[in-house]
Amino acid sequence: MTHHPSPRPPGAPYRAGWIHFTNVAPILDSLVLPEGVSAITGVPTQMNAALLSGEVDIANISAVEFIRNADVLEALPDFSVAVLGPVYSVNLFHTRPLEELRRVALTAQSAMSVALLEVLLRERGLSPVLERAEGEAEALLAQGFDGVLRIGDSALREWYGVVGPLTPETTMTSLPHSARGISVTDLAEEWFRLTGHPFTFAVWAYRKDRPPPPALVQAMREARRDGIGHLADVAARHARKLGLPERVVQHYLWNFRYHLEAPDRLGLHEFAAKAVPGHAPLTFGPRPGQE
Ligand SMILES: C=C(O[C@@H]1C=C(C(=O)O)C=C[C@H]1O)C(=O)O
Repeated sequence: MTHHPSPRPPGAPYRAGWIHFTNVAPILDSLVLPEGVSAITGVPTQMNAALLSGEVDIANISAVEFIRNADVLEALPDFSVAVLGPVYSVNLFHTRPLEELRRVALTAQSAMSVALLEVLLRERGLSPVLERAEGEAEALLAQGFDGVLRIGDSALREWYGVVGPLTPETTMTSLPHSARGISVTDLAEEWFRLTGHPFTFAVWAYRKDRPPPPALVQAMREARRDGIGHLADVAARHARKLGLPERVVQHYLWNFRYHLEAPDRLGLHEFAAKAVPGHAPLTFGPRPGQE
C-alpha cells in the first residue's frame, strides 16, 4: 500500500494521533506537547488510518500496519508497546478447545491482534471462521460464537472478570486461564511459547517525509521517564478509571517494554516475516544521541 499525500507546508502544525489505552499511559499521561504540535486520540484502527491518510503525522500504531506500509513509514528507534510473555489485554475468550473452534468474533478496533491470531492459528493448522462482531466477550459467547478476540482496556477488565479475583496469596501469573466454562488464551503468551521472543504490539511511526520535530521526541522521552518513575501513581489513577484493583493495573503496566530494545526488534522482525512475507525493509529513525 503506498500513499502520497502532499508534503506538509512549511510552518504547518505537526499533528499526532495517540491510541490512548491504559498501556500507553506511562508515556502519554505526563506528555507536554511542544508548541506547534497538536494531538487527537482514537482506537488503533482509527489511528492507523489517520496516519496513512496523512490526517496525522505521527502515531503509536499497530506494528502490523507499520510492517505493511514499511515503504512509506519509519518508526522511532526507542519506543514500543511490547511484552515478553503474557500481556493480559489481548485475549481470546473461548468456550471450547482451540482445536475445536468454529466461529470466532474479531474486534474492528485492532489490526494487530487479528494478524497475530491468524499467525497463531496457522501455526497450529487451524482455520475457524473469523467474523467481525463488537460487544462483550461473554455476550458474544452466549450468541453462538465459540471464540471472541478482545483487546485493550475492555479486554483487561473482561479477563479479570473471568479469572479474578486476585487475593493477597495470588499473583497475576498464578490466576487460572479458565473459569466459569470460559478459557482465556493470552495471544502474547502464545507467541512467547511459539518463538521465545517478546511481542511488539505498537511502534511510534511517522511518514518518512514528515519526521517529528526533535522537541516532540524529547518531550516523549521525558514523559516516559516520568511515567515509569511514578508507575504506582499512574496505576492508581487508571485503576480507579477502569474499576480494577491497583495491584492488577500496576502489574499490567510494569510488564510492558516501552523502549523497543533488541529483543523487541527481534520479535517485531520475526512477526513481520510470518505475517507479511515480502514486506519492505523496516526502517527506524536515528537512535537517541545520534540525531
Ligand atoms: C497490547 C495492546 O496494545 C495495543 C494494541 C494495538 C492493536 O491491537 O492494534 C495497538 C496498539 C497497542 O498499544 C492492547 O491495547 O491490548
